[in-house]
Amino acid sequence: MTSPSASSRKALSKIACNRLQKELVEWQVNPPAGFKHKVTDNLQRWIIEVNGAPGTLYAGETYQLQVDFPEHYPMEAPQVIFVPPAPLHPHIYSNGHICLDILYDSWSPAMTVSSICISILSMLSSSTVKAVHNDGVGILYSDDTVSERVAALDAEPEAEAQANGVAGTATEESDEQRTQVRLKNSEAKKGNVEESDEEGRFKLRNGREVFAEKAYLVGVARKGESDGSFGIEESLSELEQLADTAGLLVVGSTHQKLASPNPRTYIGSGKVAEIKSAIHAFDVETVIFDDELSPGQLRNLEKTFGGDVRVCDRTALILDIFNQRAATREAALQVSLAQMEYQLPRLTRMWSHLERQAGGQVKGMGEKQIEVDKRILRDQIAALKKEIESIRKHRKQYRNRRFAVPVPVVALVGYTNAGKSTLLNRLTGADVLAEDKLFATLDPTTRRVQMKNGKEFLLTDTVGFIQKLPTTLVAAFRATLEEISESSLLVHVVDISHPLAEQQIDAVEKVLAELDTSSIPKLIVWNKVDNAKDPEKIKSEAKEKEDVICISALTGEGLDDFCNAVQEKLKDMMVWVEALIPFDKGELLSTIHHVGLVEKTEYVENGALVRAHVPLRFARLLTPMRQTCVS
Ligand SMILES: Nc1nc2c(ncn2[C@@H]2O[C@H](COP(=O)(O)OP(=O)(O)OP(=O)(O)O)[C@@H](O)[C@H]2O)c(=O)[nH]1
Ligand SMILES: [Mg+2]
Repeated sequence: MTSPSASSRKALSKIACNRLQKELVEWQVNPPAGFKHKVTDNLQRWIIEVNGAPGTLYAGETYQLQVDFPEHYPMEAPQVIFVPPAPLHPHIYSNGHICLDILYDSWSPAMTVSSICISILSMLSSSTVKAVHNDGVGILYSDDTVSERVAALDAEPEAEAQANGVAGTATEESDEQRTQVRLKNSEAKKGNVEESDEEGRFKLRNGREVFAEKAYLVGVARKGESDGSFGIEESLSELEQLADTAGLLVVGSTHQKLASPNPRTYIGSGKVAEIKSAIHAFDVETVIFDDELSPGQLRNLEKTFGGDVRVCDRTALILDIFNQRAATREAALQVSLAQMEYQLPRLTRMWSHLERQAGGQVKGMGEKQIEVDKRILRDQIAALKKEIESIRKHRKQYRNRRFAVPVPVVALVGYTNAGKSTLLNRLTGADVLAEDKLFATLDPTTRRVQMKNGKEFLLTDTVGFIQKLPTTLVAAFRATLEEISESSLLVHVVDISHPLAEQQIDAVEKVLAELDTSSIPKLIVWNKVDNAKDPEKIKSEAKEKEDVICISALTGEGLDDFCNAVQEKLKDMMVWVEALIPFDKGELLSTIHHVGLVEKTEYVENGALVRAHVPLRFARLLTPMRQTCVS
């Protein structure tokens, strides 16, 4: 017996699979309370364990929630099937499974599986389970196996490649056109191609194995734009790192020199044809452009490359990584906002299936639906902005409270992977994730640094920057980036061992200028000196420069110098006070010792007479006592 929905699930599109894959990672990184992710048998079905909520289910029992996806997901809602443990509850179970359609009422394409599951949880705990099917719809059958569907999914591109008979034609004639088609991991793939190819495509992401899509990279160098910024080779190699971080398998890349991009396809028609043959030769599933494409260019390229090939740009890739990595509610909201704003002008593609189904006859049908979707998206964007705003206010209150204790705040900024989190961890014993991946950190973390001389300051780790950083992302992360613009001192961490350190510095300076931070003092830290080709040369260069400190966050070298330099910089921002602190305000005296630089303390009849440099904000607190000062 076959499930009524099995045939439609077979046709689940690549886009849907991609989205599911992303959601899956998001789910694993940030599971809502009460849910435990159990098995992902393939991209089309998730099984999630829910612990029984008292009152509605048997408390303490573990239930499974299975989410099955229809052909046109995310346009159509998934079926949510509830699998109870034995013994069955007589009221709500049928054949051992139930299907809930209660969520269909509020379905919108932008909903994620996590949000569906969260609504189910709240539904279960509020005893509103009403829409239970026991007529067979959505019920699982024993022969509805996973392997069948996996085979069905993979069959299509293979058949197409064979039909075109173009395998292996892409590498020829490519030199002239500055093409660098290369098969990655070619050593491993020689010989036992089929088997090792498939095996090599499972990658570990956030502790889980995910299937890596084959990606092909495309870059454009603008004629006359070799002004010391990132060269096309370097930019593409960074794009490759981004693709790897996103869990893709890069199989080749190409680039072209153009005076100005083609308005229809961004690249020239010869290059389009060349990429097309590479797609067939390497079974490419995703083509990634190094620059932001217009919605029209995206559509035209997808049409030319064929329905199954996904085309995306650097911005979409970065958004994808952020989406996978967002570990807190605030980061997830900010990423969702950036993604929705990016999607809004690009919605057209999602509805093209409506037109295809109708043989292209009812064009208006898809268009109307696009308008509806755009409205839904705009509403969601507005709601998200509201929620982010409330978090922002909350964060601000928290910052204000922090300011009440006048410990200076030092913000670490810098290019992604420069070593900011490693430095924070080293100085504060924090355990912020630091790894050799781009965008390891999305949320600011603040920790107290206690220096050897008893002084302290707060150190904030922030999201890393990158060249060609999407403006939508900078705008969406404004709430987080406020941490930077409200700090007392910026520490710009540079990976000095990186061959493109100079260019990375420029890219960071560009974003900092956008954030209007020119009035905040800055200290530059050359990190990873242990990794530099000639560490001694780097160190002596740093000595000659003002405001540059050379360190290795990994080995701890130079950290004392770093703390001293921070203290010196902070001192520049302090004011000189002489104040008589009454004996009953003893806590003020110890705060002065913590945050300021005390020159002299003298105990007199009615208090302690202190002469010190203190932060301006704190000096204001001392004003009444300064008036009584006898100097
Ligand atoms: N050799 C060497 N490696 C370092 C040093 N500092 C950091 N690293 C390595 O560089 C990689 C990136 O470090 P992170 O601390 O995650 O960098 P980050 O600036 O926080 O990166 P994002 O959060 O992605 O912006 C990790 O693999 C670190 O171990 C250093 O001083 N020397
Ligand atoms: Mg980090």
